[in-house]
Amino acid sequence: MSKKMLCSKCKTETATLILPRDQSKVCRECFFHIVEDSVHRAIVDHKLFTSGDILAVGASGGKDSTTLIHILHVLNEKYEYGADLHMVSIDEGIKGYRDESLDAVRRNQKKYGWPLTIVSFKDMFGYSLDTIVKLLGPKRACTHCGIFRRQALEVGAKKISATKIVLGHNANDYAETTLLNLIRGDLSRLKRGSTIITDSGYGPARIKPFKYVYQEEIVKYAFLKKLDYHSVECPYAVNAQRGLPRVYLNQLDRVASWSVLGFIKSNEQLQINEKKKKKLIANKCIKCGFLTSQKLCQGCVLRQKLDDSFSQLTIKLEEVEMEEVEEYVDEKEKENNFKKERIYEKEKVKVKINEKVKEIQKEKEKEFEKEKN
Ligand SMILES: Nc1ncnc2c1ncn2[C@@H]1O[C@H](COP(=O)(O)OP(=O)(O)OP(=O)(O)O)[C@@H](O)[C@H]1O
Repeated sequence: MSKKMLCSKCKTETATLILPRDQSKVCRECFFHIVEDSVHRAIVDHKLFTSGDILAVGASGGKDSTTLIHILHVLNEKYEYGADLHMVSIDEGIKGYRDESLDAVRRNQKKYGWPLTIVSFKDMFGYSLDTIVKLLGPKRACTHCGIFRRQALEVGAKKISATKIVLGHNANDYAETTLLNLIRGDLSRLKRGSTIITDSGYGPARIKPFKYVYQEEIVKYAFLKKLDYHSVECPYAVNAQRGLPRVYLNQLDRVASWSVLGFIKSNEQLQINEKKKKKLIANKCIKCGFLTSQKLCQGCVLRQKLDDSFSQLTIKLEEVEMEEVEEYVDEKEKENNFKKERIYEKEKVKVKINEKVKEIQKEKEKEFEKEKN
């Protein structure tokens, strides 16, 4: 902004920022107030939670959830909501990415003084996401991650008896989801994806107080408030299906900043023909008890497939340590300077793991013999 101009809200301070949602020119303090007020309005108008609610805020260490934690902290004191605030983090097991973002979560835990619970994929499902990618290739990373993370967050929330799970999905995420479901022609998901509260009736409801806050507003807010977050993209995100809608919305946003909210509002007013809606029957998974419309939940189906893939790759799995196999593959990857894609060629990995498994087995047998003697 080159010319000195007064803030369009308070009319007294100099405008230093452009508000992404309507391109109005505002001062710093008014900008903070507008963003915080959008969150407050969402909480109050949609009755997202009330005094005494135990909130499990999904803390990934990224900019959205870090900003959400900061704003909830500010608003809970300012408006005396009386909510009991906790952080729940999921460690998917992505080396060089999640471990670093969890460091940011721990620093924020100290700063805000909220209790932190961490649930890891490895502990809960037996596989880290890195291992899943090694077994199945990178294309299925996001599907597995999405389903497992959902269940892991629920388990984390149950551990602290949370009444609500709070997530940092913002207005751009909502608009992207709307567009994605329109492209797919998935009308049931289209409507379900537009709600600010998702409540299946089983387990804590999921609430999203950033529904009306633009991505760019969160980035500006976090930057100006000097919040401590991890800004690196997930290495597997390149495989996400949201790429196209995201690019399209970004382009649209440059010429029509209202389009993000436009998508959200349109979806909210949309009436889906009842006949087109898929009837979802709520069952409990026969294996783990999670909510599902089938006999087995999606998490258990994926887990079964992973177990099958893994048992195909190893001989007498129970006799070897999973970590030793993982370390071996990592070593080989570095040693031979394999390109990423090559390591996913299952057949080659299979042979190498089998060789290593045999080696480890022999070593174990020898150790066992020694111990006996
Ligand atoms: N590993 C995780 N642990 C806990 N919560 C998570 C985790 N990953 C995502 N979430 C929650 O889900 C929300 C949406 O996540 P998603 O990955 O779609 O978006 P994001 O833009 O990368 O979010 P963020 O900037 O907070 O990482 C996050 O804001 C957070 O509340």
